[in-house]
Amino acid sequence: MAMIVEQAPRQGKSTDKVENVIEAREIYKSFGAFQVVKGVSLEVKAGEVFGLLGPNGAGKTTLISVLTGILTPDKGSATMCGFDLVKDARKVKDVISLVPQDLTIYQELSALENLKFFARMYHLAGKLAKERIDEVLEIARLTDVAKKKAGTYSGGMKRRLNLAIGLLNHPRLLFLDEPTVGVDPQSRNHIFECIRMLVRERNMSVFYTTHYMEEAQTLCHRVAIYDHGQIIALGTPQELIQKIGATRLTFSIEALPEDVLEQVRELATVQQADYSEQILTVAAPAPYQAARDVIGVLQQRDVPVTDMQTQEVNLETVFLSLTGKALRE
Ligand SMILES: Nc1ncnc2c1ncn2[C@@H]1O[C@H](COP(=O)(O)OP(=O)(O)OP(=O)(O)O)[C@@H](O)[C@H]1O
Repeated sequence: MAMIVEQAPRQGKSTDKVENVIEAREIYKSFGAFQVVKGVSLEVKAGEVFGLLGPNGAGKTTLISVLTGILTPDKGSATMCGFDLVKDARKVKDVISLVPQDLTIYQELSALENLKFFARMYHLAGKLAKERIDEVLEIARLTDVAKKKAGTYSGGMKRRLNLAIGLLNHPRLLFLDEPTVGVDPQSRNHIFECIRMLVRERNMSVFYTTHYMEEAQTLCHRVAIYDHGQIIALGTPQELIQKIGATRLTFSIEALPEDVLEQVRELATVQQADYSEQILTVAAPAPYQAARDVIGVLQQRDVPVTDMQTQEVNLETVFLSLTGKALRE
């Protein structure tokens, strides 16, 4: 006779054990007739810093607002640390935190008073509240100025206080919406250090929006390039750079006849060539050979070159090659 083994009731998923801290499927969001998020699906792994890189107005804040439950999606679904955004909204709130683009701090209150206020909002009290407040002040390096009014802080210090508030509830998953806008380089580096430390030591996951490609490239394990509410490429910075797989060479040329440009384009070593504002830009997988061949054509056609440079391929170049426009237009 087969033995029936009674299974222990499921305790609910442990947020430490889920492989993906975000699983979003086909998210859509419109404001009236204006569709801002257009079918976004993505996964963020535990312990990962995931970057959403896109220009101003791409819809980054709108997507983050949907993923944190501030806005309801028109269509689509998502789980945060294994909890359904809608059905388990309460549990989602316990495991995530959002540091919004706009400062949430009270300027008339000190950092300490701000943190006490937000600790109450997180239902933290007594010894635990004090411990958490001391801890986040330390992380944000604001301990020494904790009793000064936030209104007297520099832009960078205010951002760090904004971040400290977001860390009070020990989130498993932290959403940071353009946290370095208007921040001095020192505070910016400090914010980066904090993120790296929290990921390393607490296995925290971060969803990070930015329009600065340097940030996405240096801080994020994987990056989604996002434009007009859609992800147009996703991968590690290295994978994205390899996608366009070519170094850029630029030649300063006062006037380049169209037929010479065509001749450059026909070179076997040249992947792409464009001429605008007196600059000939050449994309080439083997830059040294391409430079030799392009200079050969220009010399043969008596076209003088005043300067030649190689351009490092970075996420800005990737964005440009995918969308035909600069990130900061
Ligand atoms: N509540 C709203 N009602 C109407 N339109 C909105 C609303 N919120 C945002 N939008 C519009 O949606 C578009 C995307 O805005 P969103 O703030 O999500 O972009 P973003 O990528 O975060 O840009 P930024 O970096 O400038 O904040 C913009 O054109 C914006 O004007």
